[in-house]
Amino acid sequence: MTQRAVLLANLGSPDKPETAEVRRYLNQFLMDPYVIQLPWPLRRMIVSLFVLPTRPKASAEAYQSIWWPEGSPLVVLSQQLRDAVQAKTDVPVAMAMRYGQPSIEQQLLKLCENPAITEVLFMPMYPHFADSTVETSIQEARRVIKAHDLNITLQVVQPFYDDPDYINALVESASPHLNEPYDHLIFSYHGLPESHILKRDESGSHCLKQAECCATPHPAHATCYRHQVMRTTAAFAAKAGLEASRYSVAFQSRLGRQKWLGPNTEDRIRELAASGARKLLVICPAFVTDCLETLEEIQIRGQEVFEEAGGEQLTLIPCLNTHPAWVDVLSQWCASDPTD
Ligand SMILES: C=CC1=C(C)c2cc3[nH]c(cc4nc(cc5[nH]c(cc1n2)c(C)c5CCC(=O)O)C(CCC(=O)O)=C4C)c(C)c3C=C
Ligand SMILES: [Fe+2]
Ligand SMILES: [Fe+2]
Repeated sequence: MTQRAVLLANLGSPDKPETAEVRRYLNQFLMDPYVIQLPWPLRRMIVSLFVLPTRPKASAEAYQSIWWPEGSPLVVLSQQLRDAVQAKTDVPVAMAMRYGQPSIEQQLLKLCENPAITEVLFMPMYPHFADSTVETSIQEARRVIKAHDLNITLQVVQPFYDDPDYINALVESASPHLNEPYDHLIFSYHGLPESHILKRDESGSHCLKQAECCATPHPAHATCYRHQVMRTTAAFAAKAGLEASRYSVAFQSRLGRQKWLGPNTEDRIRELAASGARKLLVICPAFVTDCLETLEEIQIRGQEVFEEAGGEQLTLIPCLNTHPAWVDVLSQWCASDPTD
């Protein structure tokens, strides 16, 4: 008989908010060929010459501004989520990070110490597909299974960007903020270089090549991050009854000189302030757990940008984190067949 364990996988943080630890983390993260999609010599050169000399110090300062006594918010909240899901299911639940600790390798090996475990249900904690998040995590899990000759099958939960249970939980968790007065709601998704989307479109003629590509049905949407975030937005708006004029989509966290998805969140915040918005809401559905990109980039820097441009109050809607509706959804998925 199959005995299942569940592994929740998120991105990861440095061990400490200090320059040396952040440098080690950024090196591991950005040298991943799924993240900077260039041949190794070019990737090595860009990371060594343009990122590692300056970014670790600046990022360490950003991390210091959001760090908790218990550690990185992303890691602490992910651990709390694991504990909450574990309390609602009989199958063993573990939590791992793609970069840093606790690693996918360490957690898979720990789960497999129980010889009864024959199947691991792997849950990448990202609603939308991207090579730099979902694919790299799955490949790392497969690498570990092969390298250690683990006698388990890996089942993978697919991107859940329009899953009704996920959308319901997201709307429920956001509703206290939506019920307060506000001028505009930004759906701010983590950005992605356009090349990552183009590379995944096997037809070579759909994604980002046609007007309204994301609204036109196409097989490439199985891996199109832009299509999937548009679907999340539309499903959320329909469920929450949002008027089209009161919300918009933007993309944050750009890095480097490539062309990234737009519009840029910071530009959108300025535009909205200039057009008279005083109370702004921002929701970040690409993240299920609050992290540097929500707590520092949006809540702290976003507020500064909004105020400088004449706005008054920017409110970050917290991620799903350990919201009971989200914990219920995940604990139901623990017992589900991901191929259904
Ligand atoms: C080429 C660079 C990057 C791509 C592509 C990218 C995609 C991507 N990232 C997330 C989620 C997170 N990213 C986080 C931090 C972060 N991201 C990048 C770069 C790329 N991300 C960097 C360099 C960093 C580190 C911080 C910094 O120096 O700016 C985090 C937060 C981690 C934390 O510790 O809190 C998350 C989460 C997604 C969902 C995504 C593609 C869709
Ligand atoms: Fe990122
Ligand atoms: Fe598209």
